[in-house]
Amino acid sequence: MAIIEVRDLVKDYGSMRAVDGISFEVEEGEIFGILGPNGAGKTTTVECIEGLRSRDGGSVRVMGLDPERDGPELKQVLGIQLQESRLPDRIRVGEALDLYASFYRSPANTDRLIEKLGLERKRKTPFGKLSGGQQQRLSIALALVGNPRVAVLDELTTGLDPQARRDTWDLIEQVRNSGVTIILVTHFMDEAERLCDRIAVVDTGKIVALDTPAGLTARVSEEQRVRFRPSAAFADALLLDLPEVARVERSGPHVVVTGDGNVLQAVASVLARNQIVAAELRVEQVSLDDAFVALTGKSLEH
Ligand SMILES: Nc1ncnc2c1ncn2[C@@H]1O[C@H](COP(=O)(O)OP(=O)(O)OP(=O)(O)O)[C@@H](O)[C@H]1O
Repeated sequence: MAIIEVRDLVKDYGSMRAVDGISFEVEEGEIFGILGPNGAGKTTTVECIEGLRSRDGGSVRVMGLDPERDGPELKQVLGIQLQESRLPDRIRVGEALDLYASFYRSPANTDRLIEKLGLERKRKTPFGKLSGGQQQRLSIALALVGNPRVAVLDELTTGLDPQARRDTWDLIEQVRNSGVTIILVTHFMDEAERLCDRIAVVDTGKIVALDTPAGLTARVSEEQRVRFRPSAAFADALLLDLPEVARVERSGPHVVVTGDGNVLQAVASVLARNQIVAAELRVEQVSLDDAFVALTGKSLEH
């Protein structure tokens, strides 16, 4: 059953259309990813779901509630982890949780939440003295303190070290296993691949693909990528003229050729005909990263 329904959502900032007709449904119990480069419209989309921004077109329903009309009701079922949420430096972990808990009709047991998030020994620690990972865990705890049915997590692991990121991922899986539906906004491919049941790939205010991580990769898995170091210079057109070849990129001394069919054989034979030796020749696997580049023409690296 869909717990969130977004139809033809539009949001303008002045003359700039930040969200341009986005539609999707989130099923109860899933982790739904919204993945895209900076400025794609991800945060604006979730802010319209959260009722933090008014939309300029389309409709949004969360458990049948309209965020613009039913704000107070929505707040009782929706947990929000804001991007870079900052608390006053001197507020203690326990105080912050008790304060947030007071906003809800049936809040979670804060002791159990503190334990679940591994913050037992930090209850009396001021926010300003927590590590980045601990601050992040507290912000997740604050998103969960109202016992929400849906949690929206924006840029969950930005700025965390690799271990803290993995711990946070484990935590999010536990949250989902406890029955909370999660919308996860991210521009990290590995995070989306690891956590999400389905991913909406967003670019310039539109969804360019919506599928499981495996489904997204499969879209481009017909593609093959061949990487080599040529023994002599040559023009890209030599390879682009081959029907099997879609793209030719240069990466330092290496040439990376992407295409379908038997790219390897086609490239090798045209190079041989031109007396070029392909050293360090490798055929590479397609990843979600590649799927993203194929779908948007952009890399998520920035
Ligand atoms: N309050 C605002 N006023 C004007 N323009 C805005 C405002 N908020 C966002 N924008 C613009 O709208 C576009 C979409 O921004 P949004 O924050 O939704 O993207 P995003 O995909 O979440 O990016 P990021 O990963 O950087 O958070 C961007 O071009 C951004 O500059």
